[in-house]
Amino acid sequence: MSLSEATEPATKLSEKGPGKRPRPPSPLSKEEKQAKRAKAVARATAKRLKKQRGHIPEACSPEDVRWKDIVNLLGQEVVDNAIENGSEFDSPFLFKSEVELEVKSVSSNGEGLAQSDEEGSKAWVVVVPFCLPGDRVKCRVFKNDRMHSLADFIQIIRPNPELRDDKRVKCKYFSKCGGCQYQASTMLSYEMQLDFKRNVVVKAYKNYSDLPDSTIPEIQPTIGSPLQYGYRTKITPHFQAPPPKVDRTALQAQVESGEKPDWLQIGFNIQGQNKVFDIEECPIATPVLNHALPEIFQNVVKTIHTYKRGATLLLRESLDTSVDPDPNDTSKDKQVCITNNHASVRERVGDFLFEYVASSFFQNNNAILPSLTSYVRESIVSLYPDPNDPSRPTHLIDTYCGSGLFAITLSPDFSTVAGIEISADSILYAKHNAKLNNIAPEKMSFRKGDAAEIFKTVSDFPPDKTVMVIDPPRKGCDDPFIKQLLEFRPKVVAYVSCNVHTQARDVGNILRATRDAVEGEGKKYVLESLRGFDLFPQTAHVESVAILRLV
Ligand SMILES: C[S@@+](CC[C@H](N)C(=O)[O-])C[C@H]1O[C@@H](n2cnc3c(N)ncnc32)[C@H](O)[C@@H]1O
Repeated sequence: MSLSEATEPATKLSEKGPGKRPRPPSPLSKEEKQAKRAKAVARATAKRLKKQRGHIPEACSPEDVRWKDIVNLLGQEVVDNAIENGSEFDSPFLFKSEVELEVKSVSSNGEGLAQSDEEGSKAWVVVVPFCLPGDRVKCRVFKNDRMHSLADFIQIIRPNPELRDDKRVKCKYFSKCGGCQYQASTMLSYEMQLDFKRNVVVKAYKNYSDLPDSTIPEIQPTIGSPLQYGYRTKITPHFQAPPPKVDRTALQAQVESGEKPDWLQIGFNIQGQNKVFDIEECPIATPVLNHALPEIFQNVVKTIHTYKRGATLLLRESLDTSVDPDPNDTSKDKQVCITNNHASVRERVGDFLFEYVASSFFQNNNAILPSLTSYVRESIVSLYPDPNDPSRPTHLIDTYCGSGLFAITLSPDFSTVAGIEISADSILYAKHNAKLNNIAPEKMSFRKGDAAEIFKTVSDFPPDKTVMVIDPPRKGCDDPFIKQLLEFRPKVVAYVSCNVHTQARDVGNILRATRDAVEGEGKKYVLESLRGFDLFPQTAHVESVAILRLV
């Protein structure tokens, strides 16, 4: 039932109802009435515009990414018309109404975009998690927004047999847990997940780079993870503190006897809610972490009476750091689970060893790291296949370097390497990792600071012999960084990103700046290649690698 259908009869009844007195004649003249009406229209328009402005999502945010997919599905003209006539917030669905819809596509965030197939229904999209194109889904609307509603998944009424195979679902919390943003994909064959993610890269460059199609290379197939389950080397389950009215002494007696209070849930958030539910396992986490979960959770139960606030647990898989590392011998490797935020974690990436403090950043899928780092390395080297080519880059700058992942794994191909990173802990470990991997101190230097500060310290790096790796957090690079990169002009830029939308924006800015500046003379950046890596199978995330070259 549409909102207007639901409200119209009520309005008519009250207007025509028995006992309704005729209105006294208005003391206002015709002109005054017109002016009053015009004012009311202006007020309503201002209110609507304020509401609209309040609904404009931040560029590149998940809401903005979803909005672009919604516009694409509805058609720009339909959206423009609705905005023009002010009907873009008039949802055909009541709050909490349960509806059955056809899923038309999947957004880059991994949610199904569904529509009503009823004849004459309003052009409107309902965003539903856990479903796939071609499914008929039942859902409950919980929020109405511009030209779309958000809904909770209830059930699949009619699956699309070509895409859905529920036997593939390995997680018993699937369709409840919000931990994986792209859980719909657990039902897809893995190749199809990779294809979905390639399409996310395609759409990101179309929507956010502002580059002509001719400057964007064919996006290569997404490289899959060797492990599609059991790959996550870090998980962070959480729990809430005891409710305020709980008798702590009674609680202590209860939990010390090993009994878990009913209100205590330790796990992840329910999809779309700020509410934790209990988990016994997480199939995308490594077996070592899953093995450690029961004891860690039991410790929380036994000490829950001591907590004033809720908390987040950290579980990281690590090589046993009580044993001296041997870079060349993996036979004595033993994996353990680390839960102390301040402890050192150790991992192998190909032939290299890395250590870092447990609470700091490190990529969470160890299985795919050798192919990711090799790909970045080979993409750069293959631009200069002749080792004697005098124009071959010799210097490497790793910006946002963390504990040195790219600086160290790419170092065999460069004579001089510098890295910069904002986290003091990560920089300490990057220096330590250079030693751990026997890299000569005069070859490699790391400094703590904002990424843009690197340009102050690399004045001796010849720009036309320098490769710059950029691997920023999700928000991408800031303007001062891009400005200085454009002044420095490294010969090659390898931009690695966990947010392909901000990457597309930044790459677009870099390419356009040099294209507009040279207009026929001088050098400009070109996008040599673009490819996604599936660091997070079963989720909507895709890591994207863009290689840029100054030509
Ligand atoms: C996506 S991680 C990449 C780290 C590293 N490249 C890796 O793969 O292990 C981004 C890193 O940027 C760092 N970071 C965030 N803002 C920064 C800034 N303004 N300048 C330098 N580093 C920053 C974070 O601490 C984090 O280590």
